[in-house]
Amino acid sequence: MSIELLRSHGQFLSLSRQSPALFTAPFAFTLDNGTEVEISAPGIISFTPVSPKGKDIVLSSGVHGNETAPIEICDELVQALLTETLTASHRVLFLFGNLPAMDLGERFVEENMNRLFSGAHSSGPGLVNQERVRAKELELAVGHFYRQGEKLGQTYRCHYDLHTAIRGSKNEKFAVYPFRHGQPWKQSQLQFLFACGVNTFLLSNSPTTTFSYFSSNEFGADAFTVELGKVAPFGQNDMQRFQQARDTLLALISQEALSLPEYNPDAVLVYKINQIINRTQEDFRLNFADDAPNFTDFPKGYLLAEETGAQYFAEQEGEAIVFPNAKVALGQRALLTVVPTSI
Ligand SMILES: O=C(O)CCC(=O)N[C@@H](CCC(=O)O)C(=O)O
Ligand SMILES: [Zn+2]
Repeated sequence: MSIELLRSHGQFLSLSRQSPALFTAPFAFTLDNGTEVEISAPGIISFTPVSPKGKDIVLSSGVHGNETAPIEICDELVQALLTETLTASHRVLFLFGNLPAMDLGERFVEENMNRLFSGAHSSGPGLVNQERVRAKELELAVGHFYRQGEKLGQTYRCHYDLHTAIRGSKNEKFAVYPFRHGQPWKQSQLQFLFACGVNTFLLSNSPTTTFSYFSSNEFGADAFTVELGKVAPFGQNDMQRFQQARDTLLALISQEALSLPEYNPDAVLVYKINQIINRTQEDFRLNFADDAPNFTDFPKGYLLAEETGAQYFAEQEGEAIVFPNAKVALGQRALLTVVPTSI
């Protein structure tokens, strides 16, 4: 691998996608500013400054291959760090999740990677496809990064798993706060994400096999699935709409102490998950328009979805839909319903 090529152009993501064989053996090198760069596999790169200032930050993107805007943001940040136009104050690990799915412009190749964490990759049929192998590799990379940080005396862990949604959304930017097993929801995290442009939060009420729940549950990280907008092909995102998120992530990495706008609870919407509706039959169908945006709400008693043997109704007045997808694999989540709450 020509380290000079990486340092001069910063093309880590494109090399990872085009020539993954370059990165099959882990390697490390040091930038002129003293930052240690570690590459453990294609699409997995970390930066450790000379005197890291306490935060161990994980930024993942492309866990779904067609959710391109977050990939483009992270690619730009990695390029800036490699070419030293940006210097990290904190340790940061970038994970570009599903590289083959990015090449196809698809959500996944064989299986939804964001249902394969917390060991789900190895259950059932085991490591039978590249998504399962990769989910395990990503878990190991997160564990290695946080454990190394602990040895360096790092005191704080966070993980923002960056996505874009399939549908439009009444609240364009929103985040899923993974189940915290009774620990308090952190207002400081809502404040940080609000600075990224996220004004809507879904509080999870149960463990899941998503990436953000994995880092939260196994490493005590402040972790979120962050939906920054709507899916679009590479090069077709209106990056203006992502500017606030990009600038805030850049500040998180580079500023020793981040100064955030004051938290205004009146400016955020908080929902709790009311129903998790799984598709169990081939004939599962949703009873609302294909283009109904996320957070469309329905009257109590409205039939939201049905399949042989089951009908699913809005249980509360104003119950709203999130992530509806009738085409998920059997047994997987086809719809979340949410109702307003507060923290
Ligand atoms: O828009 C959609 O239907 C899916 C967008 C997406 O990928 N969302 C994540 C949310 C994960 C979570 O609940 O934390 C997913 O479905 O994996
Ligand atoms: Zn996604």
